[in-house]
Amino acid sequence: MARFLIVEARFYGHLNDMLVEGARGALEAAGHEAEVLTVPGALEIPGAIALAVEGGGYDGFVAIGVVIRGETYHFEIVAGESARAIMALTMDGIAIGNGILTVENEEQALVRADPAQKDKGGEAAKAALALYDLQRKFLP
Ligand SMILES: Nc1c(NC[C@H](O)[C@H](O)[C@H](O)CO)[nH]c(=O)[nH]c1=O
Ligand SMILES: CC(=O)[C@@H](O)COP(=O)(O)O
Repeated sequence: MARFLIVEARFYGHLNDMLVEGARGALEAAGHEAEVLTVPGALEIPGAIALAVEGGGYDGFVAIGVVIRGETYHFEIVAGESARAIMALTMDGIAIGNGILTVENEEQALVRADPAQKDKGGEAAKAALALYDLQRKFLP
């Protein structure tokens, strides 16, 4: 059994609850342990994961958040920089699934967060599991 950390940005709580439910469900269905750590927004997720890696004790991570376009360029910063930093951690060999939704409106987010519909939280957890399996294959 492996130990995964779900790092969720609590910016849109009700949407995150669904994403976390999907992620936790996928990890537990695969026989693994899931813990949840909360940060304020998507921009804090990569830093939190980097700190948790430094601290040790986790085999993989699932980034959970929702970024909804507003009126300004802030959307591009939050969506782009969080994805870029998560990808940088992935390229360092850390098993991370990116479940940060980047959407135009809440309606799009709901369909994607709902475990009974697009289940993007579960999908991100499965991506983390796939990378964890690859770590064990190539770095036994
Ligand atoms: N607008 C959204 C944010 N913005 C907040 C940033 O992520 C960050 O917490 C702040 O800039 C302080 O560093 N975060 C989201 O998760 N979703 C958004 O739509
Ligand atoms: C991430 C966003 O775009 C949003 O929360 C910020 O909204 P605004 O651009 O209207 O300040």
